[in-house]
Amino acid sequence: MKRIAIITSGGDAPGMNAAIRAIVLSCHEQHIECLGFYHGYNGLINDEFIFLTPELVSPIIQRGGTILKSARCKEMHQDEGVKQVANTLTKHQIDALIVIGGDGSFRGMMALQSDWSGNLIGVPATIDNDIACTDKTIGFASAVNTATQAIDNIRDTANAFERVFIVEVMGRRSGHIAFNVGLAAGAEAILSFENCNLNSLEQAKSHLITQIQSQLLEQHTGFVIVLAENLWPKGPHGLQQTLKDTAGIESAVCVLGYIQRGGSPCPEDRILATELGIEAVSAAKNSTGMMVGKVNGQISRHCIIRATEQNKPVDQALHSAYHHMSKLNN
Ligand SMILES: Nc1ncnc2c1ncn2[C@@H]1O[C@H](COP(=O)(O)OP(=O)(O)OP(=O)(O)O)[C@@H](O)[C@H]1O
Ligand SMILES: O=P(O)(O)OC[C@H]1O[C@](O)(CO)[C@@H](O)[C@@H]1O
Repeated sequence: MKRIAIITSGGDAPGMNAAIRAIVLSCHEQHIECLGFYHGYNGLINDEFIFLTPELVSPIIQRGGTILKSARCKEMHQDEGVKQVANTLTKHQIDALIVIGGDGSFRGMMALQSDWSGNLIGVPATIDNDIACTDKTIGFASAVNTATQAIDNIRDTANAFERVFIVEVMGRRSGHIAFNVGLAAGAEAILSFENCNLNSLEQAKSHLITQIQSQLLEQHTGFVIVLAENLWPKGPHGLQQTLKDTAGIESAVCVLGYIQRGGSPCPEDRILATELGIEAVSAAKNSTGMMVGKVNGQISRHCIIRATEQNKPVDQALHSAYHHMSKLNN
């Protein structure tokens, strides 16, 4: 293997730079050239790249975001876009493409199989942690740390005002962030896809109102609800209105939003990104259609189709701990 290409694609995640660094340094040691294409698949379509050198990547392990930039690329959903990407890879005599991103980015990568014969390797990086075959994705631990710290701050003002707060966290359509952050921040309630759906909204609402009324009355503290994005009709403001209309409960809304994607990666993400970056280079030499992951402490390779098709549920232990704590709070 002489040349690899790297892209970062989809939502950026803390630790993407650490993964780029590990890949480039591993390649350098093995005399493999690295081309970094900018803006996800757009850079491959527009032939926009940089030669990645050890000097360039050595100091980036602690930096959030991605030096290669990231993007979503609608052209990849069309055959023409896929062909353009394949042409660029062929033109530069690339032997393997390493995609650092989420499951959507991996689907895009697999679409290339019909037009390009190089090796395709995925490195899972998304704050959502919604990819199977790895216990954690790069960026998830940092996002959980950031959101937990933010809720710790909200907690102070919530307690001071004895106020109800609805804090919306990211996760697209999965509750890994909501459950981990909710538990770590001692949230009084967690509302996510795993414990609430369209059919059980009424039940969730009544339970929440009872909980809020008894706690505010008896304990004189704040009440923090962690709400998964895309769950409640009309979002956190919809829930705020529901609480007011149904029970006269006033609340404040805080959408943590993109704060969760930014910032320096925590040590856990830097280490995971480094381990997975090294493994990705090794996998790129002799395999294709694989994703690297870490399962039960072991670095491993998995069929990327399996990883993207499989659902990754929130750990049962987190559900149990939350239910246990909810009972103790009431
Ligand atoms: N089915 C698909 N076929 C071809 N390309 C795809 C497909 N799904 C996604 N892609 C490409 O991958 C890009 C990133 O996908 P997506 O927006 O789903 O983010 P992601 O990689 O899942 O990351 P995150 O969930 O963290 O934002 C898309 O903009 C598109 O270019
Ligand atoms: O940056 P965009 O396109 O607004 O995407 C936001 C989405 O990306 C993520 O941050 C990562 O997938 C999700 O949690 C969120 O729903």
